[in-house]
Amino acid sequence: MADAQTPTDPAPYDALLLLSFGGPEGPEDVVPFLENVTRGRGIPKERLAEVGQHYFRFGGVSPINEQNRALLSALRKDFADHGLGLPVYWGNRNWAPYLVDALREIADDGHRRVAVLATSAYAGYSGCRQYRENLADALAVLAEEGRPVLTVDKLRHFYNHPGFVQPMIETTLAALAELPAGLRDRAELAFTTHSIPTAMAESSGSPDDPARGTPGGAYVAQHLEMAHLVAEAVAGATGVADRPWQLVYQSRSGAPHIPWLDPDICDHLTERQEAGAAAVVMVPIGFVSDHMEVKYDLDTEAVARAAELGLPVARAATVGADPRFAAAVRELLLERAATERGVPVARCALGRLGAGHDVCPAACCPNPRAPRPAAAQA
Ligand SMILES: CC1=C(CCC(=O)O)c2cc3nc(cc4[nH]c(cc5[nH]c(cc1n2)c(C)c5CCC(=O)O)c(CCC(=O)O)c4C)C(CCC(=O)O)=C3C
Ligand SMILES: [Fe+2]
Repeated sequence: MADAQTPTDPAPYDALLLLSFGGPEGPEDVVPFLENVTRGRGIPKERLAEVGQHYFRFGGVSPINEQNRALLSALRKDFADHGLGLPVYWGNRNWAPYLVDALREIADDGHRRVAVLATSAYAGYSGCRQYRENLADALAVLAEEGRPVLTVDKLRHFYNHPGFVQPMIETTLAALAELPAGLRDRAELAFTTHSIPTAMAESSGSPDDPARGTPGGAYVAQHLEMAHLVAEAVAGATGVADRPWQLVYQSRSGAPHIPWLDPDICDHLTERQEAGAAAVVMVPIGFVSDHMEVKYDLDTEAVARAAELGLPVARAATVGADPRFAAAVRELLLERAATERGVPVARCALGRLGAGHDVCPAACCPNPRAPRPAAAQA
C-alpha cells in the first residue's frame, strides 16, 4: 500500500496551470483592470473610483502578479526537487498573462490533460465557479481557433490542508511576537476574509454540504474551520487557552442596499477597543498572498483605524510562496492524479470537515446572476 499512500505518478496530467486573479502592473493598467473585474457586476462608480485610488497609492502596481511569479518559481523548484517533470503554466482572470493565452500555450506545447490550481482556498462563486466559468470561456475560444480539445480538472479547495494551515499558524505566532511583550498574552485574533453578498455565501458549497443553505453557507463554515484550526494551535503554542477570536470581513464592495457579510474589520477594531481589548492580531486567512486587499484594506485602512483608536495591532503574513504550500500543491495534484487512475490514495486534511470534493457538482456555488457554462464539473 506504500504506493497508495505516497503517489509519485502525475499521469493522467501533463501540465499544471496556476490560475489567479491578476492585477495591474502600472498606472495605465488600473482602469482597464477594474473594468475587467467589474464588467456586468453592478459595482457603483464611486466604489470603483475609490478602489482605483488604492492602486494609484501604490504606483498603480498590485503586488499580486509578482507574488504569483514567486509561487510559480516555488512550484517549479518543488516539482524539480521531487523528480516531477510536469510543466507549470500561469494564467489570470483579469489581467495579463491571461488564462486564454496560457491555455493556448499549453495546447500548442502538446499537452491535453491539465490540473488547475486556483489561488482561492474556499468554496464560493468568486473563488470556485467563476474560475470554472473562465476556464469554459477560454476553452471555447480555443475550440473556435480549431485547437485540440484540452481536459481541465480543478484541484480541490485547500483551506484545511496542512500546507496552507501550518504556515498561517506560524505567521500568526510571529505577528503576536511583534506586539509589546506585556500585551501578547492578552491580544485577540481577528481572522479576516473577503466579504461577499450574504446570498452568495448562503448558496456556497455543494448541494449536499451540510452548511449549504445556512446563513454563511460553506464559505463561512470553511473559514470558521480554518480560524478554529489556527486559534487552537496558537493556544497550544502560547499556553493562552481563552484568547478571544472572531471571523470578520474586509473589502466590501457592491451597492449599499445589498447585504454583505459583516462585521467589517474596521468596525470590529472599534468595537473591541471599546470593549477593552489590549491588542488585536489580524490574520487574513481568506487570502493566499499579501496582495492589494491585504496591503490596502488591512495594512493601510485598518492600521489607520487602529492608530486612531490607540489600539495596538499586528498583521499575520499569508502563505505566499511558502515551500510547504508549494509541496501541498504537488500533493494535491498527485492525490487527484491517483484518484483519476482509480488508485486508492490518502486525502490529507486537518480538522473536522475533511477533504472537499474533487469534482464540483453542477449546482455547486451557483452564479448569483444567471447560469453560464462552467468547466471542471460533474
Ligand atoms: C471571495 C473573494 C476573494 C478571495 C478569493 C480569491 O482570491 O479569489 C477575492 C479576491 C480578490 N479580489 C481582488 C480585487 C477586487 N475584487 C473586487 C470585487 C469583488 N471581489 C469579490 C470576492 C472576492 N474577491 C466580490 C464578490 C466582488 C464584487 C464584484 C464581483 O461580484 O465580482 C474588485 C472590484 C472593486 C471593488 O473592490 O469593489 C477588485 C479590484 C483581488 C486582487 C487584489 C490585487 O490586485 O492585489 C483578489 C485576490
Ligand atoms: Fe475581490
